[in-house]
Amino acid sequence: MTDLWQDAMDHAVSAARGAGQVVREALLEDRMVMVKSSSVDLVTQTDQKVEQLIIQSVKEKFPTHRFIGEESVAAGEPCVLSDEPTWIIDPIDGTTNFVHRFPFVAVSIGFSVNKQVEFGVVYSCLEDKMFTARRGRGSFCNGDPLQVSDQKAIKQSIIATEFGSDRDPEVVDKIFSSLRNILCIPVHGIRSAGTAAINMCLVASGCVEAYYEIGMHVWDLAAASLIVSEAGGVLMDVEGGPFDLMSRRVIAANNRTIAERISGEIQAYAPARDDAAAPGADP
Ligand SMILES: O=P(O)(O)O[C@H]1[C@H](O)[C@@H](O)[C@H](O)[C@H](O)[C@@H]1O
Ligand SMILES: [Mg+2]
Ligand SMILES: [Mg+2]
Repeated sequence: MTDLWQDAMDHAVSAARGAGQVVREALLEDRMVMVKSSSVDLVTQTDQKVEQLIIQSVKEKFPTHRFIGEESVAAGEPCVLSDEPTWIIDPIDGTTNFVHRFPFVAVSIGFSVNKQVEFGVVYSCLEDKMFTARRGRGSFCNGDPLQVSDQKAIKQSIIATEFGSDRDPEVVDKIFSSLRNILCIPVHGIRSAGTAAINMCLVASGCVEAYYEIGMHVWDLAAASLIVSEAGGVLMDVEGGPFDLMSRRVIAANNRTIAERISGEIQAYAPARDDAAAPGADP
């Protein structure tokens, strides 16, 4: 049976590969760093350039499609997840890594229709790993199928998380409280790749059992959420409810038992939703 979105997915893979080349070249040059919401929320000209390159190339081929792009939203574009075909783009996931040459940086392109992710592409540019998933057709890394870990015991698990860019002491206290609870289960270890998308691809690859975070955005999660679920993993809200792409909260795990155990240890809070400012959004 022909796949309605195969053409778009092929385009996403080639756009991500091209973007990755731009990112790699930029790493050899001086990177001018600017800030967004705070002094630790970084952006560079490469983030902006790569996002525009991807959006322009998509517009030429799919002129009616919509976009949610990290840097476009930062520049004032609305962040609306409608039923229309929508490209959800993080041009550089791991900008802080990119600025410091910490070697985990990804280009993330998700594609949704009717608010459901149809395909996801995460290109880990420095590792040259192309993670892909098509809904109902599995997840792959450089063409090889991915499968989450079969580990059932959280005490024999590695858990990934991030510290985000919110330095409000109350939020930091909650982050540390959750981390302390999970570390003391005890688990084998805690890891941070510095990018949500790569952390989630590590879950899909079976290298870590779970990843959780509060505060990242839909562009960090859209592509990788499908890569996790198509590799056999589960997605959950940090309080145990259903995963919501726009809520800025996620647990991605190899199985439900481990996801639920993590949710029981997290001190949850609710940052402003990605669609908070959208017309008709819930307050
Ligand atoms: O802003 P970029 O695209 O680099 O993405 C974010 C990461 O993906 C988060 O997990 C992470 O916690 C950070 O908030 C980081 O900013
Ligand atoms: Mg990101
Ligand atoms: Mg980014």
